[in-house]
Amino acid sequence: MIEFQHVFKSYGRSRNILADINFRVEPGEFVFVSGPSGAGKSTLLKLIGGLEPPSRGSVHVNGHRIDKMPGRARPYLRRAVGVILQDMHLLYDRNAIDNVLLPLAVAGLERRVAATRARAAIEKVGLSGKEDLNPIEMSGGEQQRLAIARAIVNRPAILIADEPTANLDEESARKILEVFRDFNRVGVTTLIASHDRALMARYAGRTLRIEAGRFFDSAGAPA
Ligand SMILES: Nc1ncnc2c1ncn2[C@@H]1O[C@H](COP(=O)(O)OP(=O)(O)OP(=O)(O)O)[C@@H](O)[C@H]1O
Repeated sequence: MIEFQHVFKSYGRSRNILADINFRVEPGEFVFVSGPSGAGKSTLLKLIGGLEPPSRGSVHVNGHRIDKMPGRARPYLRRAVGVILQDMHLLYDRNAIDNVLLPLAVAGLERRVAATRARAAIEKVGLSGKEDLNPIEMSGGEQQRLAIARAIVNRPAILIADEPTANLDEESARKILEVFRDFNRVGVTTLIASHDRALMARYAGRTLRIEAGRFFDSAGAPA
């Protein structure tokens, strides 16, 4: 569950990027976050992942009020929310499987168990056989899938992705969306920021739209 109550966000002394945002996403939902460039889509996702604090208001994730979370509780969020940011942050000094192993090492998992899990994650995103490649040797779509494998390897309840189909051709974009749908089908709450209207229309579902400081929820007003 994700719940925003009267959330405002500005950076420093700038204008509000988000103003009085209220919505609730139930477990297992598949939601697009849409709006023009600079509208605040990334900012909204960062608030859910605890990567930015709101300026005002409350953000709840799985029953935890995360805007008030002390630093030591952050590892909770790291497990609960898988994050795929726009520039993927893959490491190019190691191969694909080591990129996926990284969050498991941080979580302190034993190496053999971690290796099994990392291989399973790589298989789920359709990259079996590419474990030993350096990400630099992979196509844009494959790198995006690798970033998804790394985000889901800790089995998060929530997956957030910022423009995961940007710079991809239509066919690769469709495949990436299918990967997200597969995780959503097994219960992972999924939020995807996009400004690709055609793509969103094809996967018609709930959309949270931010435009010129205004917020529209296709599911209607919050409860
Ligand atoms: N760390 C930051 N410090 C200052 N301003 C920021 C910061 N991050 C974002 N902004 C500003 O906040 C506004 C919203 O940015 P955000 O990245 O959330 O938009 P977006 O809808 O995701 O855009 P895009 O589609 O281009 O990625 C922009 O004006 C941006 O310049």
